Amino acid sequence: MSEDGGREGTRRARTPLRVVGPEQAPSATPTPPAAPAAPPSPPRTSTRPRDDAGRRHGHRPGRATARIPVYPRVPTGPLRLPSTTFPSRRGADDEAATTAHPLPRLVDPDAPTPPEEDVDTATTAVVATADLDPDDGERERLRARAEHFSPEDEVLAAARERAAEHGIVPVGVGAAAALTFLASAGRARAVVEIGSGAGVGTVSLLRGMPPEGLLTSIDTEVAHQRLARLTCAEAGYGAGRVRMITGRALDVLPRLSDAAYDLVLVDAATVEYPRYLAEAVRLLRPGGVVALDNVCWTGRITDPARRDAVSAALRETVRAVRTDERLAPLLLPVSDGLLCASLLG
Ligand SMILES: C[S@@+](CC[C@H](N)C(=O)[O-])C[C@H]1O[C@@H](n2cnc3c(N)ncnc32)[C@H](O)[C@@H]1O
Repeated sequence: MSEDGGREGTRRARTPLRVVGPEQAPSATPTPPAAPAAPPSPPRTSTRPRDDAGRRHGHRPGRATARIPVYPRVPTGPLRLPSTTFPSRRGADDEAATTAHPLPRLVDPDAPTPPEEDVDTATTAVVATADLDPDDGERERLRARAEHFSPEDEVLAAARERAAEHGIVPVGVGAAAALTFLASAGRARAVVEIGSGAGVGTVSLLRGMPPEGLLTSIDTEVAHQRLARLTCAEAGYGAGRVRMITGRALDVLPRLSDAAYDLVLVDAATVEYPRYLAEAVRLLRPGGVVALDNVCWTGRITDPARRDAVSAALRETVRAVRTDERLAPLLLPVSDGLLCASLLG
């Protein structure tokens, strides 16, 4: 399995894609031949330093007609949390899977702000936790309660089982609740999901969206989108609510309309996260929100010894969100870290 847990999609969409916007009727299959791309909107400017775009996660290449690939089950690491446990979101070959804290720790509000030019130190200040005070245990307990504060139903439980059977790592329980909340609070009518997976994120988003809302979900794997559709159907959402587009996110996203979406969930190839972020910001209308799942990657981005592509992409993403003056950033310490940002203006 790949460095980032076998979640990278390497297969390209074989059907040409057309320019698509949330106002258009959904299609349950790859789209017909392309219309000319919409002219790019003028670039938004920032006076503060920004990072270059980057990338993420992996999945195996496959064909549209291939069987659903079976991956090793995701291991659950030992936990230090006193009262409850969470499934790990890492891939089976991730050596960090054996470490003792599969969840990112809470931010120390008293931590000094590090120099911005030091990416690792800056990132560490965001998610790090070193030397927390004696109330550390209480914070961890709060965190554990928050993770399961909104219990899940059988639909999502069944989707999680299917995800495990097929080696897909769905959004965590706390992140799923946060997505429903964000979609509802923002009355998100037009939503993009990067990484359909088994549909846990898809249904969590749909549950917060108004009835007329349309969710566009992108994944390289037809087999995964089949699972996501099943999860949607079991939750009562028909094809009219979800437009599944099969293809590489970085091929599909440029064909979606500028400033036309209320919410973008990023949960696909980790190494592509910085580029997903740039695309998401382009897609959002003012006030819209981007949510990037797994940004803490179980603590590895705070470990300066980790110099791999996934860790580097995540650090770059966190830094980009923090330093982009167009964005109001928020790191939610749920699941494996849900990094959110709303587009100002
Ligand atoms: C972590 S899973 C998504 C889980 C999903 N959000 C859920 O909650 O069930 C990542 C998904 O991204 C897909 N993927 C990986 N690389 C991709 C890429 N470059 N473009 C689009 N999808 C990709 C994988 O096939 C996989 O289904």
